[in-house]
Amino acid sequence: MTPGWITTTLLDNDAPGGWAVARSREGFLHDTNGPLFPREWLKRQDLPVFAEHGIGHLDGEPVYLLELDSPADVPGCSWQGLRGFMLQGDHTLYKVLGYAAQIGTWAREHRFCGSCGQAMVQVPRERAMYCQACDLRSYPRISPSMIVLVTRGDDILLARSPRFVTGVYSTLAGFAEPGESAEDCLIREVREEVQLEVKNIQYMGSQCWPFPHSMMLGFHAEYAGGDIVPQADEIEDAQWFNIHELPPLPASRSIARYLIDLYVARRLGHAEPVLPG
Ligand SMILES: NC(=O)C1=CN([C@@H]2O[C@H](COP(=O)(O)OP(=O)(O)OC[C@H]3O[C@@H](n4cnc5c(N)ncnc54)[C@H](O)[C@@H]3O)[C@@H](O)[C@H]2O)C=CC1
Ligand SMILES: [Mg+2]
Ligand SMILES: [Zn+2]
Repeated sequence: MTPGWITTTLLDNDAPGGWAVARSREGFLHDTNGPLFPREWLKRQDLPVFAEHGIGHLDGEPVYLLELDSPADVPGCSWQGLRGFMLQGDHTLYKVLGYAAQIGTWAREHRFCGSCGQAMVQVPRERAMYCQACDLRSYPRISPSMIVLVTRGDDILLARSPRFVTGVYSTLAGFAEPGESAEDCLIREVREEVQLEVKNIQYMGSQCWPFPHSMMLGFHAEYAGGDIVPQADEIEDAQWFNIHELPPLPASRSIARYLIDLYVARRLGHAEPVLPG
């Protein structure tokens, strides 16, 4: 048995046994034991199964995803969105669900060829969809996003999007565009969102962010010039905050929070946090 969670290319859907998770537009099905159910039991529950995907092994046991057409009622069970599992509970289970969500979404969105519109087929032994008519292969999409903590001594730059929970401020972030390096993207995002210039850009680590398919690349940068001008519509407010007087911050498992906590820990000589992958 290999402990922990290991994703897999494909599993045999006709093989019996293993664990299964069920996903609908309401999130993942769970009961008091969590979101993993014995697969044979789950498949007997008269669920509107749209597709089944083998996704990996948890402590050596195969895990499948049942994608549902609608959120069915299962006695003793309820539905919870992926964010809820990210915010609390077992981190390994959240990784299982995050992968399941990305594969489920990708497979659902790639049933037809984006080039010619024909039905696509699953490639054997590879996580890819294939169009026989035009020889196009589609792989799961990942969208690289830069996230950066900009600092000026004991002050750190944090901003609010109108989408955030009331009062919460976070680091700046944005999606890479075609033609950009990670650094180009970061410099553009900081200019667009607050009209500041940065220097001494340093890569700090990355995090899978399955909402719906981001890959967060985390950086630290120092302030180099300019006055804060928040971008209309995108940024509700942006300010320099002293590390001793921080506002409500993002969820503890997010890379945004890690970048902030790491900087504060280093400034104050405290133990450094660990980035959850
Ligand atoms: N894990 C973490 O700590 C954090 C993660 N994030 C994530 O980073 C990502 C980017 O952050 P935002 O500030 O929202 O991005 P952003 O500053 O680029 O603005 C979002 C806009 O980008 C466009 N967009 C949406 N999907 C796109 C894609 N795949 N490629 C290119 N453009 C796209 C849309 O117009 C959208 O309104 C989001 O997925 C967000 O959830 C953001 C902050 C913290
Ligand atoms: Mg942004
Ligand atoms: Zn095609």
